[in-house]
Amino acid sequence: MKIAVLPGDGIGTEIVAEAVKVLNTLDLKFEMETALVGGAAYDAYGHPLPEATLKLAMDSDAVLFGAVGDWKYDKLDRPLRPEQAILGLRKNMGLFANFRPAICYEQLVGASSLKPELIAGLDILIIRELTGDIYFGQPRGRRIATDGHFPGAEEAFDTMRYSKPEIERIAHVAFQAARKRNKRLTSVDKANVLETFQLWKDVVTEVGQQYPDVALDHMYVDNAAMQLVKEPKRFDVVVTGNMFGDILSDEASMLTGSIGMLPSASLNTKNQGLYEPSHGSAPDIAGKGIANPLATILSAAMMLRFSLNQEKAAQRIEAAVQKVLAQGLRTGDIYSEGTTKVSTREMGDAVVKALA
Ligand SMILES: NC(=O)c1ccc[n+]([C@@H]2O[C@H](COP(=O)([O-])OP(=O)(O)OC[C@H]3O[C@@H](n4cnc5c(N)ncnc54)[C@H](O)[C@@H]3O)[C@@H](O)[C@H]2O)c1
Ligand SMILES: CC(C)[C@H](C(=O)O)[C@@H](O)C(=O)O
Ligand SMILES: [Mg+2]
Repeated sequence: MKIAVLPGDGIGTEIVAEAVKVLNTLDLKFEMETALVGGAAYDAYGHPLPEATLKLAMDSDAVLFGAVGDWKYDKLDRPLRPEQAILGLRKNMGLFANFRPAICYEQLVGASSLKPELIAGLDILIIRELTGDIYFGQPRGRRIATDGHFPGAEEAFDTMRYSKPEIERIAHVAFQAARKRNKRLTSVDKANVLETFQLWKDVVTEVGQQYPDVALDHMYVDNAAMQLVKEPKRFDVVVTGNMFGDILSDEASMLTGSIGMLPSASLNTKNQGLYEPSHGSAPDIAGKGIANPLATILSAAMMLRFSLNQEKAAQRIEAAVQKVLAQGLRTGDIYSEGTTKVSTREMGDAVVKALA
């Protein structure tokens, strides 16, 4: 079992170190190889996704990824920005299916900004299409407008697009996931305005005919954003496009108490996967040793489950995370009165201890 370890930038290095520590505690044999990615790789090699890093990722069974990005790279040409590394990995590895489970652990009901009764017992799964949409559509760029409201002015443009097969394959993933859960699927779109999402809705509806046991409904993204905070437990599985999924999953993270709790798995058709927390490199807290490593540790559990066929080990890690939360240990982002504030490293150590 070969794992490529790509810590990246900012808190990425801090949180991945804790996940690696947890993996090394299991009685499993992994080959782990670490490489630079993002701003760190740009600083060392002049590119955020060097050939060697991409090759290592492609040749591994799974990738454990931290986060990339820092404000100091924001003025670089886009192809050299750290974020291009994660986009390049997703594209080159064909990681089209992104699972972002938002689970509110019993112990963290008080950590959310929402009322406890709204989120107690919450368990929803956001499935985000990850290699299409406005993120990858061409053409894109800047130019001088020849029409529109201000001809002659500088303008910028991107292309939102999805092909039918792209929608079909993510729809199948979502229906199959719903089948294993509570058999409810909400497809989130903007079909009332956008052609791309009318096709999305039509195709998801068509695919749904093959899954009569799954109750499908459709919701516009603006309403979905509202319903997620009004009545989050109405959702079971949510499937949506790349950009809406990015936004809704950050919103959903607060239902779990903190963005530091939301893991993710990005899979291709070969069950190869990239596992990363849903959050970013958090430059505002990087280097302080206070970041929450649990989203990354839970991502490592997803890696064991989805790519390495180690369900038992995945469950062990998840149980250990619940145990440390039950012990009252909290990083700053999930801290509340009466609990014990711990550092990134202390949280990792506690999970290791709980595995024993
Ligand atoms: N997949 C990725 O690598 C990824 C994902 C999102 C953002 N980014 C990049 O990260 C950089 C920062 O972006 P941002 O500030 O918009 O988003 P962010 O997710 O990095 O941070 C948002 C807020 O959440 C907090 N936060 C995030 N993770 C946390 C954790 N584990 N524990 C405690 N608090 C945590 C941060 O301190 C910050 O206040 C940007 O360069 C962005 O492009 C990368
Ligand atoms: C860093 C960025 C490219 C990325 C995205 O938009 O997909 C991030 O926000 C995420 O959610 O993984
Ligand atoms: Mg995001």
